[in-house]
Amino acid sequence: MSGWWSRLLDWLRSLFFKREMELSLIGLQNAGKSSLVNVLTTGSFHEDMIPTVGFNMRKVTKGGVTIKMWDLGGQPRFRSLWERYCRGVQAIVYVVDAADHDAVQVSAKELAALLAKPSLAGIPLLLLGNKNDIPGALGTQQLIERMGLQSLTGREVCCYSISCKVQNNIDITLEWLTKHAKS
Ligand SMILES: Nc1nc2c(ncn2[C@@H]2O[C@H](COP(=O)(O)OP(=O)(O)OP(=O)(O)O)[C@@H](O)[C@H]2O)c(=O)[nH]1
Ligand SMILES: [Mg+2]
Repeated sequence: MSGWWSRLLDWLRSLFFKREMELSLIGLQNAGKSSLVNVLTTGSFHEDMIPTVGFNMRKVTKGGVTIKMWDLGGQPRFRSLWERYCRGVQAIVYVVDAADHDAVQVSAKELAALLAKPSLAGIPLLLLGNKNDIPGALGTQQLIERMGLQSLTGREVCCYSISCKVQNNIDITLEWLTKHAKS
């Protein structure tokens, strides 16, 4: 289908079926949350990112779905904000730097603590192992094990290995997100 025709269809679809979703991007500092927001909204990647202070909100419309994204700071002093910004969202997107093996352990502890909050029961979780362009980065199966995903119950859980830098698996990430929008 030619570009303008599919854009026209998207636009018509968005007029008749307004779908939207709200999600939170969580994870330790340096995981690549803000990079993912940039890739999803503008398609660009930058090496020189400024750490997020507190939070940012960005919106993007893809395939007739408006996605409102809360991009949280991952430094320890901002982690107490995470729960508040996850309440009522359609999905929690938890980003891990899969190439930083030491950080994965800390990340697993923080994820378990977050998901134990009764207010977040049942919210679907998408775990993204970012930076798969770096040799030695953990793959999906290793992440599932190290992040303790098998023991999670009562919610939908999915895990992808991605790279914001080389834009690997960003398409399936977006597909997963738009499927979780409310119509
Ligand atoms: N090699 C590689 N580097 C990446 C990738 N994604 C992000 N980075 C780099 O990782 C660093 C941190 O990225 P950010 O997006 O700022 O991380 P963040 O999770 O938003 O960090 P906080 O805002 O502090 O919580 C930056 O230098 C990015 O360029 C990736 O897929 N591959
Ligand atoms: Mg950030």
